[in-house]
Amino acid sequence: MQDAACWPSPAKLNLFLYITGLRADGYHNLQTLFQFIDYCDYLYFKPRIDNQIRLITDVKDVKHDDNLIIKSANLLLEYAKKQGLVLPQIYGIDIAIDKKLPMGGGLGGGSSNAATTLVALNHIWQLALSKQQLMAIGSKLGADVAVFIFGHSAFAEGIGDKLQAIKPIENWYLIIKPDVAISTASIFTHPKLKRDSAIKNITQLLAKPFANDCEPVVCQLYPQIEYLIKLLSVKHPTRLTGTGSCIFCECDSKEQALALEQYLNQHLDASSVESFIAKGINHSPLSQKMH
Ligand SMILES: C[C@@](CO)(OP(=O)(O)O)[C@H](O)COP(=O)(O)OP(=O)(O)OC[C@H]1O[C@@H](n2ccc(N)nc2=O)[C@H](O)[C@@H]1O
Ligand SMILES: Nc1ncnc2c1ncn2[C@@H]1O[C@H](COP(=O)(O)OP(=O)(O)O)[C@@H](O)[C@H]1O
Repeated sequence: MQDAACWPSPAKLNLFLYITGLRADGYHNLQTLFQFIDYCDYLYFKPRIDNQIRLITDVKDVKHDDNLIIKSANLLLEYAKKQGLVLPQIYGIDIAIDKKLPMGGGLGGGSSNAATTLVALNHIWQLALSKQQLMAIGSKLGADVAVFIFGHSAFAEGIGDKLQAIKPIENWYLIIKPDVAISTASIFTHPKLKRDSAIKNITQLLAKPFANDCEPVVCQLYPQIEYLIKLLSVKHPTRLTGTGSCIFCECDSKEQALALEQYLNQHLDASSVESFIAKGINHSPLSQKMH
């Protein structure tokens, strides 16, 4: 899209994820460590004169009005109107997306797209809403939206929305996307999901090894993920991010990540599984654009 403003929409990893209980509203309390990676979707925004809000890129298997980009734009518009905020005369917008993040991969792509839309439109419409206000609006769209607006690696509690900035080592990661998309709700409603991890303080949690409580259920449901974790674990600790399907190896260097990727490709039909290498980043590229 020519002359359009470009905004990054990064992925996250859950470096650890523990489920500490089921809440009365059906959501789960978590203790998780979020880190961003330098692997992003890119969103493009261009004003249109008829004051419609349109996503002009097709996103596979997601209807226009169900897309979190459109939902978040409409929610922000509704909020601005309700609060009596002054909108520019031309507030219509065409949005395009260069989608790189695999969907249903536990990398938070949909939530990140929602967060980027809220932050970008707050800027374009000159609404001057604070980060906290945008996070509150974003939380209505999904538990993970808040951290992407927060914009810094974070230790999260509650449903993943009580955030404390933290600076984990900015490691390199080999990330593998098995050929399956996993719905978050399907894992959180599984009867065998471990929901009773002890609540720990952050010092205890940061003592390695890290783990993810969703992994046993995901491995039971998807043998190909269990196979990949076992295959890589021979060489290097390998874990699930979020509710999957992506798994990752935390590496000290890019070379180490490349060597693991080579090992993986030697043992697999390379076309059966996607992988990529990314660097951990504690300041999200979205927050860098906000300042
Ligand atoms: C598990 C995590 C970990 O970062 O990531 P993903 O694997 O989805 O990327 C997130 O908490 C996902 O956040 P998000 O994807 O925004 O979830 P939502 O749309 O709010 O919720 C989807 C469904 O997951 C369940 N859910 C979600 C979060 C939570 N703390 N407890 C839950 O029980 C609920 O059943 C809800 O209906
Ligand atoms: N802009 C979007 N990008 C990705 N997924 C979206 C988007 N809008 C809605 N969705 C829906 O959200 C689901 C979860 O996608 P995603 O956030 O990529 O995965 P995860 O929650 O595993 O990290 C998708 O399967 C899709 O139905």
